[in-house]
Amino acid sequence: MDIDWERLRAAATEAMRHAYVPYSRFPVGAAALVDDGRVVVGCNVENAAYGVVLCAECGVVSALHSSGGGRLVALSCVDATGEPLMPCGRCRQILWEHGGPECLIEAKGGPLRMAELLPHAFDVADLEAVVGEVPVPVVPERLAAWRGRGTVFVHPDLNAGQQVWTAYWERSAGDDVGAETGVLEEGPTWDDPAAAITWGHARTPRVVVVDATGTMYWAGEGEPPTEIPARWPGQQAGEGER
Ligand SMILES: O=c1ccn([C@H]2C[C@H](O)[C@@H](CO)O2)c(=O)[nH]1
Repeated sequence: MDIDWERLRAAATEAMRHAYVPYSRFPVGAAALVDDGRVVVGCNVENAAYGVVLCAECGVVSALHSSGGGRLVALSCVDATGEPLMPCGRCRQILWEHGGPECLIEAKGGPLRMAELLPHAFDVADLEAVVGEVPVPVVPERLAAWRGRGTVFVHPDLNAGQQVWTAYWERSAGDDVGAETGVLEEGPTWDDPAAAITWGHARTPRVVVVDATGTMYWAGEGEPPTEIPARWPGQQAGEGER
């Protein structure tokens, strides 16, 4: 993906002008390119309780998720002069989770990779190594471009004689005859179908539960589509909109 650093820096500079910094008088703005081409911005917001300051990069990550999610590809952070500012240590950790090692950060001598800014990073892989499964429904980086598309099917399964729930993420979205099909990702197993549905919502608004009899229920966002009129009973109307 082409990175227009001039445009990112201009967006960061514009955001910087909205910073709320009555205590430090040090406005910061940040702008990031998302893997779908969106640009999300943030500015620092301070507080009378000095220690609870929100850095500009925190605003970027909030904007990323509140505007549809995805992965950060490149970020420009600027100070009051419009010059590149290096993210603080806490922000490097936050950015790592949403951009990963290859996300580029503008620096005075040219862009640097997150892997250079935060070598030997702690992240979700360390949790997974001990807990055994990803504790939060994270979309793997290789599938980031599929977020918001396709369908997640949640269904019961048997694991050593025990009934469990599992899910898989499928390319097709029902309406697109002739479009790509095939499984993108197999989910782990859970005791509770609600956990499988949550895994689905992290991937796509189209989540369908297929029970042991093969009956399909809508567990996705919004109103059930005509082909799947029944809503999954474990889920109240509107609960999918998260
Ligand atoms: O990467 C950084 C570094 C600092 N600040 C803010 C926090 C505080 O409001 C001000 C001075 O530290 O700058 C950011 O927003 N991002």
